[in-house]
Amino acid sequence: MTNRPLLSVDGVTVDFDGFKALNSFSFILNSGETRVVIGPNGAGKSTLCDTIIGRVRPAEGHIYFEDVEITKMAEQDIVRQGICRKFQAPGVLPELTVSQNLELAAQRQYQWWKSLRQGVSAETRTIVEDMLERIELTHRKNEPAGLLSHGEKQWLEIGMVISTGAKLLLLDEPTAGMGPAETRRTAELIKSLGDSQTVLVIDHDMSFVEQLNASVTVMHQGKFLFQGDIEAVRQDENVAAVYLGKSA
Ligand SMILES: Nc1ncnc2c1ncn2[C@@H]1O[C@H](COP(=O)(O)OP(=O)(O)OP(=O)(O)O)[C@@H](O)[C@H]1O
Repeated sequence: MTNRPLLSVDGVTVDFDGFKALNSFSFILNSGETRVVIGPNGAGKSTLCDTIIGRVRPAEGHIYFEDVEITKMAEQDIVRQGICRKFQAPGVLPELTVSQNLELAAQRQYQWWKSLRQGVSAETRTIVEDMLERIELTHRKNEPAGLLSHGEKQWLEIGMVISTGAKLLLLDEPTAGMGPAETRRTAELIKSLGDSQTVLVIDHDMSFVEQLNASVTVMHQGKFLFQGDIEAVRQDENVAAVYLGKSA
């Protein structure tokens, strides 16, 4: 981790007809860091992601990515800056093979028919082979992605997002619908990225958050509540009051 801010969210307020889903929310994400954002239902986690990627516009505040203000940038321009969000449902192309899905991502070529016609460069092939190993799908690389299990599709899509060269990866509940073994494997995969990749994860599953062993930001009612490691989060009385349903 470089301790250089990659993403700065500065006093952001999102107003839905008078309801503040984000209320002067600020936080900084350093380059190479993995951060988990937790908070009770309605805390504003998804709104935070939507605002970072330009889907929701803040009424107040500023968002900077590598010192460039992205607050009012169009969604596709924010993607071009290097922010990529992976949604809960896997977004792989089921008819194409696992390798072909990764090739498309690595070539940033979403008109897949063009990509298949033009062939794949040696450089792309290397990126794809490396990624197949990382996501442990080398043995299934020639199978249609539609035949993968739910967990394998999620790992493939995480691999695809990384292969696009995204500098910031936003993962919205990546373990939704997974059993304990797949959840563990997902945590291992994210941890294996180390400080080569900056990752922002939103998740409810505390055992997954624990396995990630990352810094945690707690939100409540659209506001920043607490930040620290999982042990500090567990011991904070304000967090216990709002998140774990205990009184402070
Ligand atoms: N488009 C919208 N219009 C009006 N209110 C909205 C809209 N989107 C979200 N909200 C409200 O904003 C609040 C924050 O929602 P958000 O989905 O960001 O919370 P969350 O922390 O992601 O919750 P969950 O864990 O349940 O997904 C909620 O009260 C929600 O009902």
